[in-house]
Amino acid sequence: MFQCYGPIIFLKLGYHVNVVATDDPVIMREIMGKQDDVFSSRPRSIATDFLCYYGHDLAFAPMGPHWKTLRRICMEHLLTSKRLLSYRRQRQEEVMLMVQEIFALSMQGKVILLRKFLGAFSMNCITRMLLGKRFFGPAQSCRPEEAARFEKIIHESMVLLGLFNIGDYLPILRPFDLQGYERRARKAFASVDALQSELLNEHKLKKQRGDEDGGTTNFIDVLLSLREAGEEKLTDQTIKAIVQDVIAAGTDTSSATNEWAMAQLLRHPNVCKKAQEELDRVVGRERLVEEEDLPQLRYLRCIAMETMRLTPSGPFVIPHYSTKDTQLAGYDVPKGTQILISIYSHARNKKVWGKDAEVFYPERHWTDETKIENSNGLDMKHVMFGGGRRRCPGAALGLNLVMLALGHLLQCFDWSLPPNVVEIDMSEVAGLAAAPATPLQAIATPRLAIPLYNLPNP
Ligand code: HEM
Repeated sequence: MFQCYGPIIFLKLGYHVNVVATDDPVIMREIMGKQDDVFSSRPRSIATDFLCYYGHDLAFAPMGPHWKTLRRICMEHLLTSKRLLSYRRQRQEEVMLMVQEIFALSMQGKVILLRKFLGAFSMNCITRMLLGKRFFGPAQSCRPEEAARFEKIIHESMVLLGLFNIGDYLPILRPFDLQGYERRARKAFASVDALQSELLNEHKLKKQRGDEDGGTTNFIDVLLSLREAGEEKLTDQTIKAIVQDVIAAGTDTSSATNEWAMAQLLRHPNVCKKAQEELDRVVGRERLVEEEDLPQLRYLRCIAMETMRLTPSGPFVIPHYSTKDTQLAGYDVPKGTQILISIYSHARNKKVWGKDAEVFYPERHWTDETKIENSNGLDMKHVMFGGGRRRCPGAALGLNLVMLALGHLLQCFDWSLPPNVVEIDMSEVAGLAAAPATPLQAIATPRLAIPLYNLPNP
């Protein structure tokens, strides 16, 4: 579309919604850099109203004091380097459990449904940080029905947040709910809220009883303590909204990225081989890769970056929204315009990435010194985490989860397609986090000495 109409497109959706879409780095820098104060709000929609506690969450809250408080709390109490480091052991346990399960299946000659394992890994890492609880795999802290319910609720809300609901653009049609999305959103919200209330109550009770949580404080307990000490004014609703947000924002994004990465590696065996050579060189074959090794695994990092560039876990940055009349690239942009930044088209923009923009080529990031997880995103070459003040606060953790899982999958196994799969389907499902439309299946062959797969958890 941008090739036909140019780098900035204005759309009028329905009779009242103005949308500006772009894939151009200069215009993006204007939106998320120079004019960040104008464009850092979020549009409301039927889905965000229902699923995000009417803007009481973090990701979809309009710009203002409420968003500022929640963002600060997340940055100061959940996503600091120190706090992330304190959960390192849990992540290592989770990745080891994933390896052990895949190993067991590979020894039985079974096909591996990667989504199941990558999804469980991301979800368990995030819920252990937030709730001190793992929902999936062996030794889960809940019943299988509870885990299935949890997964369904999170997944349904992510899908609904990414769908185009005609009632948002033609309010006259909203009462008819022609696509049935509003009914689905109401139902999903009832489930989300019931689940979040149960989780919160569990923690309130535990706190009253003075139960310890294995020495690592989880985020929901931190929020309750901040409230108790009078340091932060937090309602139950706000606590539930933040927890729901971080689960939704942190899990499907990183697991979809990993599934795309594995799809790309299966399509590009030479890239896979090069990554395994790097792992053998840096880590060796006598022990398993650890988080401390990740900064030395430069090629693995290039694979993660290239995957997020070409097959991002969402085609657009979460929409931004203008709060004043302004100008962009010489055009008038009225207050209340939705801004769509296309990660997908930006990756295919030959002015940014050269003639081979559409090719999966991790080496293009080799000389790239940008520490994407710490940058403000304003180089606008790397837009996978957005930019400006709404930039993803979980970028460092997200990249870490991706590299940790990929590092283990590649070090521990050789990968091939099942005999009945001729071509990998690279189309994606609709939703805020877009995983491959056909769940990726593969055959894993162990490549390390057997005792390494049976190590007790660290
Ligand atoms: C590979 C993994 C991830 C990707 C690709 C990703 C991508 C993004 C993108 C594109 C945005 C929108 C930025 C903008 O509007 O400019 C975002 C926002 C957000 N992300 Fe991430 N993310 C990932 C992992 C995480 C993790 C692990 C967490 C939390 C633990 C997280 C929490 C959030 C939150 C809370 C927001 C909303 C920020 C706000 O509106 O102020 N994300 N993410």
